[in-house]
Amino acid sequence: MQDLSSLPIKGINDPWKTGIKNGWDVIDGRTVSADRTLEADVVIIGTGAGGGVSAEILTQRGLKVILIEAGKLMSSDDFTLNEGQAYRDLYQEGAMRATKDAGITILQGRTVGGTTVVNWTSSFRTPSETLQYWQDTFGVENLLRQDLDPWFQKMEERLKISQWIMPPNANNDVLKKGCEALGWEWAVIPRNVEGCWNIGYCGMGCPTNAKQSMLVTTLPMAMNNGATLIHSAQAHRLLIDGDTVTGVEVRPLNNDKVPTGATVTVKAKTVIASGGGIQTPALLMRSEAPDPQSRVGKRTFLHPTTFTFGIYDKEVAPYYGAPQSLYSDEFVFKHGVDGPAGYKLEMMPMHPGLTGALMGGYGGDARNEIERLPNLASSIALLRDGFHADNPGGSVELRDNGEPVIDYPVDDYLLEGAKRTHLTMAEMHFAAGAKEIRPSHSHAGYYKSWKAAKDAINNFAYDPVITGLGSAHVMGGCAMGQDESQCVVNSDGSYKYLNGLYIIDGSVFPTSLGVNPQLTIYGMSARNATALADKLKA
Ligand SMILES: Cc1cc2nc3c(=O)[nH]c(=O)nc-3n(C[C@H](O)[C@H](O)[C@H](O)COP(=O)(O)OP(=O)(O)OC[C@H]3O[C@@H](n4cnc5c(N)ncnc54)[C@H](O)[C@@H]3O)c2cc1C
Repeated sequence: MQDLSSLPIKGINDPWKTGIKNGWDVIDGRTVSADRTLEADVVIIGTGAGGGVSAEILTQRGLKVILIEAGKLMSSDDFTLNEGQAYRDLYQEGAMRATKDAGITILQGRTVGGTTVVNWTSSFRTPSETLQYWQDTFGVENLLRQDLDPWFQKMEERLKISQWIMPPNANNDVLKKGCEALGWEWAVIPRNVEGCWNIGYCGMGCPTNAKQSMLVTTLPMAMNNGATLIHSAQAHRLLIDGDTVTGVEVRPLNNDKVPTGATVTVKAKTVIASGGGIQTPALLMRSEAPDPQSRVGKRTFLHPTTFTFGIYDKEVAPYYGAPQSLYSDEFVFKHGVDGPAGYKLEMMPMHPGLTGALMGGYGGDARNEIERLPNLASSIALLRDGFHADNPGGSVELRDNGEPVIDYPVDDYLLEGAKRTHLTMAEMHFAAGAKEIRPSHSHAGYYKSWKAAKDAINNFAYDPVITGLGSAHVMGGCAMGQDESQCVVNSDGSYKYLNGLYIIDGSVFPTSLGVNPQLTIYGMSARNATALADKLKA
């Protein structure tokens, strides 16, 4: 592997260093040791996709916004492309988050800019089938594709989203070769980048500021417009007076993510929860927010994702180049919207740490696996969860210390889908010229032909935990819709049972999407934050 520290990355303008020098109001929670009280028109909890978009729109309208972020402020000068450092500093639970029974590992961001700082830049509009299902099943209002398309267009322009014009890296080329050989559809992924260096380390924070994450787009604009950011500070609970929210109690955190002991009280008539799936429901639960049907935290979805590794004669170098540039929707809605589980096919970048974790093995075996990394291609299949009565998703619970954990039973519906994904991906790798493949199943070895792989997959027991599943897409937990037996948020983002509380992030989805979530969150957040600004300015 090339020594990336030799790349001339230094010397790029770090917008946060410049902004702070020019007077941006940034409070580092690690330095807060005495109680204090602040006031704003709107307080936004979380600075990811939903929080960033909302902050820009509300400050553009002259509203005073305070942003609260549990993670640290890290920016381009801090992004060293070092996996260990990135997982520790930029991810929830140091990238060790998993469901309660450890059946699904979960990658999710925790830093200023949220998960948009570490994501892989794939940007898709929500499928119309999904939005129609939300309207028909949950009573979501005015959110069909014709309603959202103008908002998608606005955010595509804002975040420089366009189809990736560089040739795919060898990892993504496998998808193209396999799909073409088998007659399956494939297409180029639109990405939110400007002047991308094609380095391939998006998951560790973009050192060149090419990725148009919230860190370099909406948040700097909000700061220029007079927002205050308190980072390294967790919103512990909402302040509630009767049926109205009045602010937030915030706990500054030290470098070890432990409360410093001080309390920051932020008073505001409007509170936006943008902590993302798992965290936003947890905040509501810690706050004992009214929830008459006990629906907060329920219907949390993950796009449970299977992997299949292929070994190729030629070097693949799955750690270099745009992580995801091609996809196939051949199987997403093949059996209808609410039939057997559909899945989107993509490739995933593989760096040594992640590879070690996913490949497993001990001693010499682990070493042999990692030595083959340069020749490895890794396909993934994202299962659409939440579209069938047998697949209600997971529930967020609070641990004794108030931190969340998600109980997500891997049910038979998903396991049946997982088996089909392994068959599909094994066939695709061999059609692309793989010499051996290995599916993400504890009982799997390497198979040297499509027939051997098919026989093995057809004979595995598909059970939880031994079926290897991961997720980088946490959605739901505060479902949106008119159906009060399932949903707690109205289609404009307002919480049904508290005045002044809005939920603007991926937690409002009543199912998963069938596409990577960021553009759906950007578009819906822009729509709902604009309507909220209109209301507050009226
Ligand atoms: C490795 C990886 C790759 C991905 N790649 C893609 C991709 O290519 N395309 C795509 O569409 N999606 C991708 N995603 C997912 C996408 O980035 C997320 O779905 C999206 O950012 C979620 O937005 P959000 O607003 O719901 O929350 P987030 O962006 O997760 O932001 C929530 C923020 O709120 C903070 N927070 C939470 N609770 C509190 C609290 N109580 N107090 C203070 N702060 C709090 C968190 O620390 C976090 O920073 C990827 C995700 C990962 C992990």
